Amino acid sequence: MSMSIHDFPAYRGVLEYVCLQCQARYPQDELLYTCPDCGGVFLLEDSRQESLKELSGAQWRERFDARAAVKRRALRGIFRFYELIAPVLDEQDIVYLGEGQTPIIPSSPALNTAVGHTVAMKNDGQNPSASFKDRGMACAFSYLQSMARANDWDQLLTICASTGDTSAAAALYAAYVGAPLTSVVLLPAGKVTEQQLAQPLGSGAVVLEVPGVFDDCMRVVEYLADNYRVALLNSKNPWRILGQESYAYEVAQWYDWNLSDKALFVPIGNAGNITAIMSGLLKMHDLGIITALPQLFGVQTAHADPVFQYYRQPPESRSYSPVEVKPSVAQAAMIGNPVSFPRVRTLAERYEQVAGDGSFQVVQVQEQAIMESMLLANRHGHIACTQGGECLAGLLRAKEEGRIDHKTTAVLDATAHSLKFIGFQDRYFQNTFAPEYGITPQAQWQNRPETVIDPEVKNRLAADAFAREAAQAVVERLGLEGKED
Ligand SMILES: N[C@@H](CCOP(=O)(O)O)C(=O)O
Repeated sequence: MSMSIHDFPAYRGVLEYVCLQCQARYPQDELLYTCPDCGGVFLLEDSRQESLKELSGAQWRERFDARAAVKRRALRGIFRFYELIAPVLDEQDIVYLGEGQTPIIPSSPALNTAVGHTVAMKNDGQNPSASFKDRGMACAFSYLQSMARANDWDQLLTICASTGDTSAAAALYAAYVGAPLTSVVLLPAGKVTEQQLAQPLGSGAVVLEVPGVFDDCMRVVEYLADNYRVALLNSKNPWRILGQESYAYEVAQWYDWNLSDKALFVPIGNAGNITAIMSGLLKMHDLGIITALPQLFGVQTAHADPVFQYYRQPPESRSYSPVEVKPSVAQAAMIGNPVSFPRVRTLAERYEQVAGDGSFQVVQVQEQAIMESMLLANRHGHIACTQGGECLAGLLRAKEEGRIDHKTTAVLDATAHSLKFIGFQDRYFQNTFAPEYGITPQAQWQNRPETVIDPEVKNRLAADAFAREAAQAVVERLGLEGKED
């Protein structure tokens, strides 16, 4: 019987963990995070990927476009691109909570004018736990579910370190999948927003707080993953990377597979997302699905900028050092030693080989610019979080430095929903930032609620009189004119 586009894909690949340091390869049927030989990080590669070239780029594009209409649950989200992501999973193991297929919203003409560039935002805050991490978790949990089924495990503890988005996503997916998977998250005490702390608590995860910053938590979970039987859910886990490649596939599909006139901006924290996006773009290019790679910009705050510091050095003498982080409104990216740095280095080299020098760059932005870029975007109808603001600030910086072609459309990664980071907006409006942030609120961005009528006055008035008096106060405040007869 011939296959229809509505069927679950027949192709099965052979995924292998490939160590980026010593090139050792390991089969996919083990939970591995660091190379047992040399401690390097992994990417997962499909050793049958060449066989995907039996279809032309045009045929793949056609297939993925047709699949957009498919109602099959497992193919509605990131696994629309099944053959490119994890073509070893069975349909029954695929976890789908509505992740992926997030919209790209072109900016209003007013915002384009204010920025001096054509801008669009991909709203990854519209994922189920309100950040891009859900893309990675959908893949990682599908894999874990397949492993638990194949091995008949009766218990598996998942663990992650987090600045707040990863933990929210991990806890949500674990709560959905249920036994044998349970969720434990390690958070830097006091350095996760109220909303993000509420997320894993609400999903029923065990929430453990550690003094210090994210990097301290990461060291603890890396130790646990190396020495105990736990499933690490940070992006060090290469299954997360595969899931997050879907971002690149979706951007390409949104623009009809033509990215020649696009520049993508992505914040860099633990560097998993920029890794995934680069890897996804390279994969599509290798298969002829896209014929031109876009310019790719990583963005880092000056308060946590180890990747920027690496790339600002001359290519022949670059050396990498972790940095000590300072408080940042881009709190999700407040990371001094990104676990995926070696992946970035490897993939950026490949990227530049294909797309030319300068096709991958990292820009550095200031805290003040991040805050005000977020406010600017949101005042024009976006739902950008501080990391989305960081991307817009990155575009402004790239323009100032003459690094971007003015004819491109800048596609900014709005990584999480603005409401997760709304406390930073409050601090800006109320001028309550601690001095270490280095942010001085400017009057033009302020917005505060105004009292219409004193509660005591309201208490003294009958309902009708109150409505008239309050309305009168509104009329005066707004300078309203009455309707003509
Ligand atoms: N910002 C991240 C930091 C961890 O990143 P990951 O992608 O490696 O899990 C978070 O939300 O915790």
